[in-house]
Amino acid sequence: MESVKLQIESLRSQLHEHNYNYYVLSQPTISDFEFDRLMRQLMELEAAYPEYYDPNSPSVRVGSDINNNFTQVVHRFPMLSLQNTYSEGEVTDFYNRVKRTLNEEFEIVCELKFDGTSISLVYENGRLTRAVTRGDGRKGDDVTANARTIRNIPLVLKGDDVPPYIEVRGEILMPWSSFDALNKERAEQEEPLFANPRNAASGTLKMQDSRVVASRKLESYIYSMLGDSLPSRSHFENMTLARGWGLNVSDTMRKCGTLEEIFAYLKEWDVARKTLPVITDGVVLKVDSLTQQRNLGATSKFPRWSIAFKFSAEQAVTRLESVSYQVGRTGAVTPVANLEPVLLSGTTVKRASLYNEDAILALDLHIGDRVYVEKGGEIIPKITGVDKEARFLLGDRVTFTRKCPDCGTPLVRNEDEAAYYCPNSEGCPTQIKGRIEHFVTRKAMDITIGPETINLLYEKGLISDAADLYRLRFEDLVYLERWGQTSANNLLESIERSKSVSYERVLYALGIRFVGETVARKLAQAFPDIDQLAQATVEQLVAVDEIGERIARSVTAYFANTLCVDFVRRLRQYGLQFALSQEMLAAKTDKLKGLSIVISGTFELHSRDEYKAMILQNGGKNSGSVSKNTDYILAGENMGPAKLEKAGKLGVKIIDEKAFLEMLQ
Ligand SMILES: NC(=O)c1ccc[n+]([C@@H]2O[C@H](COP(=O)([O-])OP(=O)(O)OC[C@H]3O[C@@H](n4cnc5c(N)ncnc54)[C@H](O)[C@@H]3O)[C@@H](O)[C@H]2O)c1
Ligand SMILES: [Zn+2]
Repeated sequence: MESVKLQIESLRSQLHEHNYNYYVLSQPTISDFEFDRLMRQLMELEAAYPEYYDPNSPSVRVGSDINNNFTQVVHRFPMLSLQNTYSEGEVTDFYNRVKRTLNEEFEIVCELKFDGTSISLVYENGRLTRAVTRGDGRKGDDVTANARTIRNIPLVLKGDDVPPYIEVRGEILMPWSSFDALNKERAEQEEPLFANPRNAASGTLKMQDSRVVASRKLESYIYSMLGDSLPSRSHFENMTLARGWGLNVSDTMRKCGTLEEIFAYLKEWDVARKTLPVITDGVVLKVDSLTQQRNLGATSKFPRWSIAFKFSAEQAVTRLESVSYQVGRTGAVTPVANLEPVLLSGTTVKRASLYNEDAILALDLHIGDRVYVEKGGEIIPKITGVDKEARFLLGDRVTFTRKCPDCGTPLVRNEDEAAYYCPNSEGCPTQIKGRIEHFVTRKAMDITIGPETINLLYEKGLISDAADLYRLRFEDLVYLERWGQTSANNLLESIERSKSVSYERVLYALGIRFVGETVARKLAQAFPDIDQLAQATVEQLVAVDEIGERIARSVTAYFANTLCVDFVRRLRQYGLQFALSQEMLAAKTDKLKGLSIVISGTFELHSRDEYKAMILQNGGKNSGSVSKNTDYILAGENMGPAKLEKAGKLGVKIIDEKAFLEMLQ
């Protein structure tokens, strides 16, 4: 008995942990299939041993995505999860249960299950007033500012039959095209990749800077409507109307009268979904009539009138031949599994990602093992398990390498990080060449030179870092094997042209860890020349929007390193841009110098983010809360009563949009 209790507790704590990784961090460490298997195990044990019931068990509660950087809002109608199954038999069971309970005619609507993160959108008098995440089902995070940036979420609904108050629910997704572009950029930055579009979408929706959210190109798919005076008692009808109001309702949904029709839908869409621009992971079945839905009711976690049939991820079994390691330009070492080639979702897979040491240990991998490979939402296939029964001869246990595969230096692991690094950044050839390759990319200095040429010039001793490119002479190049006058001139011209590349791109090209394109742009705006940036303290850096501790420390570490400082000095000598251009500078003033301004409420002329940017551009400071140091409150409509009261007490001046804009004249 005792051991059952322990088993239940262990499953609960594992599931809580996985929920946290998935919903809050957007970084799951196990596959959904594995998660669902653990959950099912727990539910079976709980059903057999009801004496261990716990209202906090992950089996009775919705996994929470709440993040304290946002304001929480209580849902008017709770946001539940869905009962999940991978089995067709359970779809039949569901259908029969509904039939028995209702004991009357009913219809089932089949819809695709979009795999993103759920959102609730409230429209009052046709205007979007609030967007909230599912949270713990009872209350969620207010992400209205971010949701407003999503292209197909209308701010105003069109049509004269829109009820005065409606709530629609849907899924926020990152289309494959945006996902691939984002991961490509992250790979260039050697930042951890998003495992799939779902994690990318949920991570993005919870960002603090709406401009970054806007740039990530999310999309919404609406699948339900709630409210006190809905236009119809049919879910399908309501969705059709919603589409007419401008909401993005997928036209893949279908009304089905029989089980045969339901199975035909499942069969059709298991294949057809692969051509959609967004990720789906199953089909959701819903009883169409809202009255019948109400009669069927809900548990604390799921409605009883709906079930989700999930498609299993495609899997293959193959043999692990070896594990190799790659070093990147930042020194991060990543393990790669080399597999006996196997066909998976139409492509031959030879390699799989192993992420890091913890992932390898969790799998308990041995060379020669038969392993399961999956290609779910991920671009790079991954190993999800080992067939331990098939181990006749146990090969060597896979342990993470302790030495750099390139230069042999012992690796180091930073606290709080799963990755290992080669610390020999100045002498490790792969890192050196990697940094030069990054320096010349299109988004950085845009010099037309490929990795082979970089390798050749490095081997010949002509360049030992990116600054040496600017020292290259015609005579150095023209005599190289297979080179001639044209190729030599082309390269020199391209190098020369790069001298006019703007400051923010030069900052990006330097390859400071964690300083990607967007961060470089923000840094350039906040510190208009390199001297100001080099002198900035961690405190000054984190005061800039979206710049966190991790980035700030990386920047200060860069400028504390004499080798880096010397590199910058040489580039400067060669004439690269290390200050914002005149036009960019002209937009900056110090009209608000020394003033601390709080923004509150909603505005008509510009968005909050635009006002925030204007304050910074003009030398002011934007702070989040009213204190005795606040000089002004820039107040729009619906300014919070708490702020108003505090401002009154402290005697802070309140100005409106027009007065603020006049200050900048
Ligand atoms: N890998 C992990 O560590 C981990 C951790 C936690 C959860 N998970 C996965 O998440 C699942 C649980 O997550 P969940 O509670 O969000 O459930 P879910 O994602 O399985 O299903 C419910 C959600 O489906 C969405 N949905 C998409 N299309 C829909 C449609 N047409 N109609 C209605 N809803 C639609 C809604 O947002 C709804 O909240 C688990 O089954 C598991 O697969 C994985
Ligand atoms: Zn090395």
